[in-house]
Amino acid sequence: MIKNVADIMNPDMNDEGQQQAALLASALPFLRRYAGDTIVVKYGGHAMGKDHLSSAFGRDIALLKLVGINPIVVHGGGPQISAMLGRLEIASRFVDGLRVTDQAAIDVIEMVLSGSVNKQVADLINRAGALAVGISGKDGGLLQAKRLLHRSRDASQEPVDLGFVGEPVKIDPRVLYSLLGSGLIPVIAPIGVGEKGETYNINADTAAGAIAGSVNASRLLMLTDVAGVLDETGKLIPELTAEEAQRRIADGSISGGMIPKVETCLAAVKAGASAAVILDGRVPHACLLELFTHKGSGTLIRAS
Ligand SMILES: Nc1ncnc2c1ncn2[C@@H]1O[C@H](COP(=O)(O)OP(=O)(O)O)[C@@H](O)[C@H]1O
Ligand SMILES: CC(=O)N[C@@H](CCC(=O)OP(=O)(O)O)C(=O)O
Repeated sequence: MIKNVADIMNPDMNDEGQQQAALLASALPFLRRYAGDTIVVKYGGHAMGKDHLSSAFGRDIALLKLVGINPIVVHGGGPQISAMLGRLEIASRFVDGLRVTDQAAIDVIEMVLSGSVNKQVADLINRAGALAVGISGKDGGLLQAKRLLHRSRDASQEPVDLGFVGEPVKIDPRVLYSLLGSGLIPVIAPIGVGEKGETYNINADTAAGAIAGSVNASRLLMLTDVAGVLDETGKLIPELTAEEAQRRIADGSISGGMIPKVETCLAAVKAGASAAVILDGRVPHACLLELFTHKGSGTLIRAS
């Protein structure tokens, strides 16, 4: 197998075109490995910040599609929701990384996630030359949910009512297969629908994990705004086993928004995904680096 570009380059070769061709050729084993696979990419609200990074993200997803992989994007939008709630003078409160969501908040959250953020993410991909379709988890009954009874990690361990925060109970992937079958890229806002048609705010990491499980995704990539899972000294942990992850959540060195991310990765590998990776969305082309080079970055979550 070609290990790196140098293996296939003529030592005299300094022509830029030849170098580009060699780079493309070095991706061949990876292209073969993932051909026809479904890969779920969770695009976090914090990773959306900078224009050059978001357009690189759009190009990466378009490229995956054009080389025969089926990407499905599930996006967040936590900072964008907080900004809009702030403008409307509605306070945001979080318990273990989950936003407490009352009736006034859920209306705003649905508007922000299924409206502006969803369309912006689909647009990034469309502008890169592939065809993306933005939908909400309510469309086609994709993300069916019930009210989450959350057990807080603090001393009480009593169930906490977070309002209209949902947990997925059933995924109906038909709308996804229908889009994928037509050569389109689904872009999903993490809004769920309850039995009586009520709307639920679902953490985007949790939604991505549930969707990855329902379509037997081979990989789950979680793009965020840190290098990966960090230890107490701020150093990147390249690989994390289930036991170590649970210990770090219990001792508080994994906290806030990183908790649902790590828990989702654990559930995904347990359900059969070959790997789940938490990636630094601040690195341009993070998805391509992860999938098509030996230089995997971020934190890889393994089952054991
Ligand atoms: N051990 C840890 N390693 C890395 N980040 C952590 C850790 N514990 C808590 N975090 C926090 O989790 C955040 C990522 O979660 P979140 O803000 O929900 O991101 P996103 O919007 O990408 O889903 C980081 O920015 C960091 O503040
Ligand atoms: C229940 C809950 O916390 N929902 C999240 C949904 C958006 C999200 O998860 O966005 P990020 O991926 O950018 O964090 C929220 O209201 O912020």
